[in-house]
Amino acid sequence: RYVSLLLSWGRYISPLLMRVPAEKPKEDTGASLKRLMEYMLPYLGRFVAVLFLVIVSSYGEMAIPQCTGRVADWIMNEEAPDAFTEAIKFMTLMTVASAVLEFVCDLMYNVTMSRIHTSVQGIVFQAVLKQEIAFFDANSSETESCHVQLWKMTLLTCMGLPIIWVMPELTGHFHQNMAKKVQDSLAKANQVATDTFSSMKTVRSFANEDGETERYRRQLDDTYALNKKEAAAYAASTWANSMATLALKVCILYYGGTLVTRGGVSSGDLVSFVLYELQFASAVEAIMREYPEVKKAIGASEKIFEYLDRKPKVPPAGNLTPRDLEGHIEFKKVTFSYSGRTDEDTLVLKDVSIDIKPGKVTAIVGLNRSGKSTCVKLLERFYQPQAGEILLDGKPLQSYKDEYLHEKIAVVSQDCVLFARSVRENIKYGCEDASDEEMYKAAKLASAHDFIMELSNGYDTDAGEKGGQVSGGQKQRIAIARALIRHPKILILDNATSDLDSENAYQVHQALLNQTNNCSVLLISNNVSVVEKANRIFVFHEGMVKEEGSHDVLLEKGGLYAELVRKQNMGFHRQQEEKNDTH
Ligand SMILES: Nc1ncnc2c1ncn2[C@@H]1O[C@H](COP(=O)(O)OP(=O)(O)OP(=O)(O)O)[C@@H](O)[C@H]1O
Repeated sequence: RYVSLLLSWGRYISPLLMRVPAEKPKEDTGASLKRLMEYMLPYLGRFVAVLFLVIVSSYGEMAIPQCTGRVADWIMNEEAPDAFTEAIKFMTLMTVASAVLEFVCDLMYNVTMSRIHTSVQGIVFQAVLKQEIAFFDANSSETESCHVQLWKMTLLTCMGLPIIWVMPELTGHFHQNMAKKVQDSLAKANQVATDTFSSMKTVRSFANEDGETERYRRQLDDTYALNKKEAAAYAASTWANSMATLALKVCILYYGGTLVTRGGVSSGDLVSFVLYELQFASAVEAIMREYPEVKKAIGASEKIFEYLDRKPKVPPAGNLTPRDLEGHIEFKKVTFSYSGRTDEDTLVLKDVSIDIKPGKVTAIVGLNRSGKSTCVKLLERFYQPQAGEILLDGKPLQSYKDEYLHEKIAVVSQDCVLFARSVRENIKYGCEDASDEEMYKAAKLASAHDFIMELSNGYDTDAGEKGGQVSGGQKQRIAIARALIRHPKILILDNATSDLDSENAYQVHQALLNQTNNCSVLLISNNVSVVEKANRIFVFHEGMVKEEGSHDVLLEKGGLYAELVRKQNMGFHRQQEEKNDTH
């Protein structure tokens, strides 16, 4: 009974482990068990009650072979007629009583377990969300192991039956390894499918459906080959187990039969004993079957505790939440690499010093990979610079409260995501209390109001999954409105108008330049025409600030910026000429 209850533990814990890498089980199972116990401690009273009920109901079940034995004796002797009815009555009573207790016990156990599960799941989720962005960068590739299955009978290990240690080690080791390989292979196949579905547009536009199908089929072939081996290993291990059980039964029957013939025990006792033995054997068989999973589950639970214990590598945010923020940002000799190393070739930003003045439009321009977006990520505190400091209104960025910072700094990036909800809900996202007037104002500033009004249901039109119902340019304008409705003090547009035609991009920029709430705007682009209106332009090259000044000053200087302008103008003229030729 207790074994079967413990088996149901997996039902509660498995969803937790769906994304936990299927690591090799760690050896320190004791520590894991100790931690598990800590989570169960508040429910100790309930577990004691469950244990008590299990013992009492098992006692009821155990009376049944005993009664069957008495009935068998009666059949052999037919001497005491009352013995039969008494045994039957007792048997019925015990069966009903143990069934009722079993029900209460199952209910209590399941309710307790689901409570523990819900609370652990919440804690793990919270712990993972608290980690720094670099943690997610590193762990997003670990999906191959998202198929750790059930965490069955974790507590069972405590029972310490030598047999559950020794037998599965001997018979199930090979099967266990194979099962893990099958799981990994299945997870890889799932990954192929997930990749394909999430990039369906790309697959379709390259007409590579057959290629993807082939890739999936090849992966499934691998899984099938492993599955066959696993099936053989499973059959062999089950066969070894059942042969052992069978041998045990034969020995008992032979020995018992001899005892009965010699008159040492009654035939009823033999029947009772065989029934007990069968119960015991099926319990041990269940233990042996599930034991490999237990070991694996304990290994995986280590990972959960690792997440729970992990301290984010970004230093904790401070408490500053000043009522008036000017929005003055300074980068002072900031050096940064994503790997955390400081050797020259890994550095993405080298001694970068920039000054974003309050209420002004500042721009960063530079070729691809020159480190422009990295500055934004640092401003959002996703990463921590290795050297130098970033100041907001003269105070270190990390001294501000995280929520406050994200409320004051709004970022719209090129690959902005809309949710599969109405345009209204998308614009008011995270700012649900905003009035419709505020929403219209933000949408007008973002040059989005007119086209939204022309949509079939206006602001109530569904933006579609990932914003698929609206064009790229419309999506960007909705995202800009979503940023503006929060009245940020610092607005960062990271290539946010790349999908707009020049007329719309001009309108958006013009509106931002004339906006009234005096917010600092940071424009990031590799397109000179986007940045030329900015009050101050920083020119990035290979992670360094090479030039700074206004458009006119930089043009006059004749350096990198002037070169960029010349090249882009040349490209523009070439396009114009090609257009004219085709006309
Ligand atoms: N999460 C990341 N992990 C590791 N390296 C990264 C990461 N993000 C960016 N990089 C690298 O940092 C360098 C600078 O990237 P960044 O996105 O800042 O450039 P950018 O100037 O904004 O480029 P673009 O104009 O193409 O957007 C690139 O070499 C890029 O490969």
